[in-house]
Amino acid sequence: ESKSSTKLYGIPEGKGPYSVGCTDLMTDYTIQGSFFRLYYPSQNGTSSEEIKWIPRKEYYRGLSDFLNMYRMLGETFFQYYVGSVTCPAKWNAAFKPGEKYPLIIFSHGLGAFRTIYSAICIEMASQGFIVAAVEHRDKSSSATYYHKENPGCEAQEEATENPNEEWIYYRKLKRGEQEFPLRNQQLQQRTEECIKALDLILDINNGNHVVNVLSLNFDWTLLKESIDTDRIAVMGHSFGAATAIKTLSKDARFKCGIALDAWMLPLDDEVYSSVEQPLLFINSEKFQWVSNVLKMKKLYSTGKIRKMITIKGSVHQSFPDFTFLSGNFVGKIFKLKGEIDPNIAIDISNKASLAFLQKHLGLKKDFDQWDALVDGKGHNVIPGTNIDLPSTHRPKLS
Ligand SMILES: CCN(CC)CCN(C[C@]12C[C@](c3ccc(C(F)(F)F)cc3)(C1)C2)C(=O)Cn1c(SCc2ccc(F)cc2)nc(=O)c2c1C=CC2
Repeated sequence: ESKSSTKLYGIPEGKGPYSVGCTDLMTDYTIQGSFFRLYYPSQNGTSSEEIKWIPRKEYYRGLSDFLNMYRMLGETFFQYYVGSVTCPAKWNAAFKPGEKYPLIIFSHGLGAFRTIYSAICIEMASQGFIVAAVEHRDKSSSATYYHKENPGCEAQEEATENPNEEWIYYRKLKRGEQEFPLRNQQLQQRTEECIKALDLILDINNGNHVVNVLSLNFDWTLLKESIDTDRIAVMGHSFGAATAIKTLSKDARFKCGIALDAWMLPLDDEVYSSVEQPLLFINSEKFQWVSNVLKMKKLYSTGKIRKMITIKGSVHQSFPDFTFLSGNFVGKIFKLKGEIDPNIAIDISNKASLAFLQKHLGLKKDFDQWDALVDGKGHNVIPGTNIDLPSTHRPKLS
């Protein structure tokens, strides 16, 4: 039969035994509150509505600004191009209680936001993880928002449909502005937001009541005593991978980390000697460069567990969901797709991640079947990096 267009271009569903639900949590009426999308093992059969992959039109505006498109053109482009894409998880489906799940905190990249790494987050949840994809409010995301207290009685200047919402858009680097100070300051905030998200989830795990500023009918009390508090990991893409590395150095409750195509620029020198936990680098073939890989190498030292693999034929955009949403032609033009099929690339990344997490969180699953991938053995994968390091620096990177 003919493949329906959505199937051909859809975001892949989870391959694991659990069906996956997702919901949003925003706390406090201030910018200091937590905001994340939770992907979790859900009870079978609970019917639920499908939700849009990109939930609000303000994200289209943020994306077109981030991508330096004309705003009108960009918003129409995204409306047309991804307006009908749905998230392949069951919105507000009942959480599946009865066992303790390991937890992953996920940090998005520059210009991204909490919903666009759903292929990775849904796969992990289908394999029995709870995943909190944080939305950062450091102005590194294309757009994000928070709710203010109900506005006072003063008349609203313009009748905006959601007067209590305060939207925050991507902050471009100013002409002549140095990149490191801005990115390092954003890195600090991102790290705090990951740690705050963990604190909130552990609070919920203790049965404390949580106030969700977003009025959603999701029963958070079902998560009481369902987090395996000794099995917590942090993961991220690009700027989010640097955030994961910094978060490991700041909080020992995170037992290991996974850095997807890490962008190392925002990291300050103190981090290189203070990441004790095991760390896996999963690199694309096309994004990396010598100085960036040398910074990864600086994290290698005796007694610390470091693994690195490179997925052949992959690009930086092989990790976010856009890679599944374009035809081959457009995809190659915008560098949203590499030579490798996007589903195969994300499969390698997810399986290597699962094997690494089993080993370093001490899981009792069958993810060790993919251990060879973590050693860079298998189709479309190599150990270490494809970047030729200067001979003085040619370390054992695998
Ligand atoms: C011109 C803007 N200029 C800003 C510095 C560079 C823009 N850029 C390259 C891009 C993102 C690209 C992209 C996306 C999405 C479509 C779409 F059409 F499919 F939507 C097209 C084209 C344009 C590939 C990157 O920033 C790469 N990158 C990313 S991309 C994360 C992301 C953001 C938005 C998304 F929708 C999907 C993924 N995350 C990072 O943490 C870092 C970097 C670089 C260093 C650190």
